[in-house]
Amino acid sequence: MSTTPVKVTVTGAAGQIGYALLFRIASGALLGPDTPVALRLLEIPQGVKAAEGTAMELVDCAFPLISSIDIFDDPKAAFDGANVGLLVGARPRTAGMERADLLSANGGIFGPQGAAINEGAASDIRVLVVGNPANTNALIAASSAPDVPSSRFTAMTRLDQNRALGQLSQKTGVPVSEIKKVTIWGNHSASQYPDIFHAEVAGKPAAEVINDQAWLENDFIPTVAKRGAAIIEARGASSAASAASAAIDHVHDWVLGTPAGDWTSAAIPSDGSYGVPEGLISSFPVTSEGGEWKIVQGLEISEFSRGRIDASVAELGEEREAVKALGLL
Ligand SMILES: NC(=O)C1=CN([C@@H]2O[C@H](COP(=O)(O)OP(=O)(O)OC[C@H]3O[C@@H](n4cnc5c(N)ncnc54)[C@H](O)[C@@H]3O)[C@@H](O)[C@H]2O)C=CC1
Ligand SMILES: O=C([O-])CC(=O)C(=O)O
Repeated sequence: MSTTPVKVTVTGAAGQIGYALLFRIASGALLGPDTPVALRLLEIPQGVKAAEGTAMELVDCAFPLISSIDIFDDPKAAFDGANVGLLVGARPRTAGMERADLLSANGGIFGPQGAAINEGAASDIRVLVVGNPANTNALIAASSAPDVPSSRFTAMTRLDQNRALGQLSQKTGVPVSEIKKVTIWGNHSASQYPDIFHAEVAGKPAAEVINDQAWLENDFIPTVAKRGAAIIEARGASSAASAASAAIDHVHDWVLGTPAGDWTSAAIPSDGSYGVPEGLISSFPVTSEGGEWKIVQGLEISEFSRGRIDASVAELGEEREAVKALGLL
């Protein structure tokens, strides 16, 4: 076992995703069974007491990998020396709130957190933004951290990826372990494009195995893209354990690498690949090696896919313009 603990800062630690996430991190699922973790929980002052309760339960689990648990209500203190930042806490949309209000409220959270990361995080800091609107919140955080490479700021579309795998497995009867190269393009929103045209199901092209364009267009794509709303409708609360699980998958694969012969999806700053304007934090097919995401290149994009990708990327462009107009970039 290595001896230096990795400092993992989790914001929104007392929330429902935080409650599902912290115990998985502590069990070794995030960074592997040999890496000790120093947990740093960030909450707003009103959330600190509940975070203390969660910390008590973490102590009560006697996880061998946990070297310390500290709780903060100040982002500068919480991100001091952090190696991994899981930015979960966000301002949810409430009744009557316009998109500009939501972007502005979240700018007030992700701007200062980005600045705190810039000021005090470790030089290898890797950030995953989960809190919605995740892609644009990640953009705000990155732009508030000019000394940190922008490639260290990512947003989560792994839940969408996992949802797509789950749907494909249910449709084909093939286990998830035999479904590869699914892609989520664009924004973590209903405009996202879950793409199976390069995917493989039990070694065969997924589109051939399914051979049902109507199912793809009218069932699969909307089911994946609107799954968040369907969970809220069914559970009376938004996805929590599945979101936490996807966050674990994202950081695990980023740090430890993606398996050979497959890829995953993550929202990362665009380098202009596939016509996505440079700098937008958009979801791509990616692999990770040596702790760096790389966009899978050279995929053929059909006209159908092009239209879907462009629509979601256009939404990201509008969000970027909206936060620029609010002075947040
Ligand atoms: N990207 C994705 O795939 C998904 C994103 N989400 C998003 O994740 C976010 C969190 O979801 P839940 O845990 O269910 O929400 P929640 O409301 O249960 O918890 C959020 C927590 O964040 C805290 N918080 C708010 N502002 C903060 C700040 N400035 N610093 C630190 N903590 C702060 C709150 O006190 C609360 O404890 C939401 O924005 C939700 O929409 C949820 C599911 C999937
Ligand atoms: O839809 C929501 O509010 C939560 C979310 O992002 C998801 O479940 O994908």
